[in-house]
Amino acid sequence: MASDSDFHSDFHSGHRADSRSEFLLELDDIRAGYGRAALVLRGLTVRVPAGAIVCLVGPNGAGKSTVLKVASGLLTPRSGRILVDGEDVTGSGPQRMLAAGVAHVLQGHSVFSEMTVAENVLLGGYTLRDKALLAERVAFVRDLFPVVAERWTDLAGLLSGGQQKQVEFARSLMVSPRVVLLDEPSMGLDPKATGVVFEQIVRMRDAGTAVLLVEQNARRALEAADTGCVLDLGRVHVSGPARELLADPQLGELYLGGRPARH
Ligand SMILES: Nc1ncnc2c1ncn2[C@@H]1O[C@H](COP(=O)(O)OP(=O)(O)OP(=O)(O)O)[C@@H](O)[C@H]1O
Repeated sequence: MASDSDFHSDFHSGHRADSRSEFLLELDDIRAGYGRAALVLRGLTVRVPAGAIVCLVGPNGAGKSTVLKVASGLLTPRSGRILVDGEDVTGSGPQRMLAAGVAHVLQGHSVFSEMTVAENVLLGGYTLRDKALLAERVAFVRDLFPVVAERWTDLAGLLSGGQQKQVEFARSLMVSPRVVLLDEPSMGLDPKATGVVFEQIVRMRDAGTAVLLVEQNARRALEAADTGCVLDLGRVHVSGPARELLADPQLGELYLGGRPARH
């Protein structure tokens, strides 16, 4: 298992090539919390390279959703830095973070059930003034999420939970984000729908959008992820290639709900 510094230097050499910074999104030594309550994040560092799925796992209340709120500008950190493609954007609110390329798909379901799938998806692109670009984005998300194309004119409320989640993904991709933050995408879904949602997350990554993912369903999420970070007590306790975390028996017992599955 790599220590934090080993792991980060591995990624440094692997992703140096084609971006201004080797990381699309960096949360560096973040301390954050709510009001006067004790800090939730206490010196947390997470880095998302281009073209990667990074998954945060950890016990209930470890601060996983709080990490995403900090990353999307919903919660301003007390200290630490947030960088997008090497540029310091610390203190930016959600609108500026979205403009910088960071989109947040919140926990739970957020489709408007009385609107069609098309209307839901187009809401994600309402800031796009260029009609040709809008049409291009629509074509892109319809191609990436076949169920969105198939159910385009249906009311979104008629779709299953897993299909609605894909509508949310499609909506978030309309503004061509560099990185998408996904908070518990499998929440409330049965195993089959969870499988489809994770396949779609991999397709999003393969189509060029990096993903920072938070999941209760840690084992399933790490199977889809490139990199895993285990959060505990407001810091990254261990990080490394997701398959190494999955294979570690001690981590399995402590954080992943039992022993690794035998294949
Ligand atoms: N809006 C808020 N106001 C005050 N405290 C909050 C708020 N949101 C979360 N917290 C607290 O922050 C801590 C971390 O919560 P967070 O939701 O980030 O954890 P989590 O790891 O995502 O948990 P879970 O797996 O249960 O969703 C918890 O103690 C929670 O009670």
